[in-house]
Amino acid sequence: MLTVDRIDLFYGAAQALRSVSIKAETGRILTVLGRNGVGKSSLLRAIVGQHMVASGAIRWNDHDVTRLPSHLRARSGFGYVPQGREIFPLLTVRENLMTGFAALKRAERVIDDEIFSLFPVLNDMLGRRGGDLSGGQQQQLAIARALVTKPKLLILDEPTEGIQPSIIKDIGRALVHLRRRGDMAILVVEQYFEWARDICDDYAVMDRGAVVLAGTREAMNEADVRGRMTV
Ligand SMILES: Nc1ncnc2c1ncn2[C@@H]1O[C@H](COP(=O)(O)OP(=O)(O)OP(=O)(O)O)[C@@H](O)[C@H]1O
Repeated sequence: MLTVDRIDLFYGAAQALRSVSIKAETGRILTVLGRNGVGKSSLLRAIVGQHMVASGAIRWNDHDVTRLPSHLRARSGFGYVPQGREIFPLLTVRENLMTGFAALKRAERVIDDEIFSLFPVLNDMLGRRGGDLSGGQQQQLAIARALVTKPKLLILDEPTEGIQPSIIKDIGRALVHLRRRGDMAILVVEQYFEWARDICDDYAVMDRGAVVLAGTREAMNEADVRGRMTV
């Protein structure tokens, strides 16, 4: 389980996170919802170690990772799909996937067939350059690249942003499949409420750097959540 315990994060004098606490459990999907600029990406950057927190703690299965550099968090099982995908445009699809090998021991450096069964289009395009793929295909590649690292915690920043509906559905199906496997905690930041609601087990809503609502999907009051998400 990932436990984020009352973290504060600053950019210079500006405070982006205010005593934020969340928990992401193995075998469940947690979605973090909120408007633009409320701190969702900052929370993910704190979790993966791209920006150090000023106070509070981040724990993964009882190990304190608060001060661990990001490459060691990757090695301990954090897979991150950043906003904007950040795939390498001049590398082929296969080469993009192989960049995920860096966090793995030599014997583990294989691309599981499961990844291609989740995203068959990637198998058909292994020799194509990443930059030649559509936005939706690039998003699938970014998720697949994270899966190559065999993550125990999969973290996605707005995976539906700018993507066509059929691929949004495929991504949802893939996350639900991975949840069902039961060996991964999934944390997904979203602004697309209905999609996130349908796939999640737990949710948290952020506003102005703080978590303002949280709970299980069954106990969610949709009107309250929507009220926090409209401008
Ligand atoms: N590198 C940075 N330097 C200074 N301020 C930043 C930086 N990154 C984000 N911020 C500010 O921190 C606040 C939270 O931004 P963040 O990107 O975490 O929000 P968000 O909810 O993910 O929004 P979006 O959906 O637009 O990505 C915003 O006010 C933003 O302007």
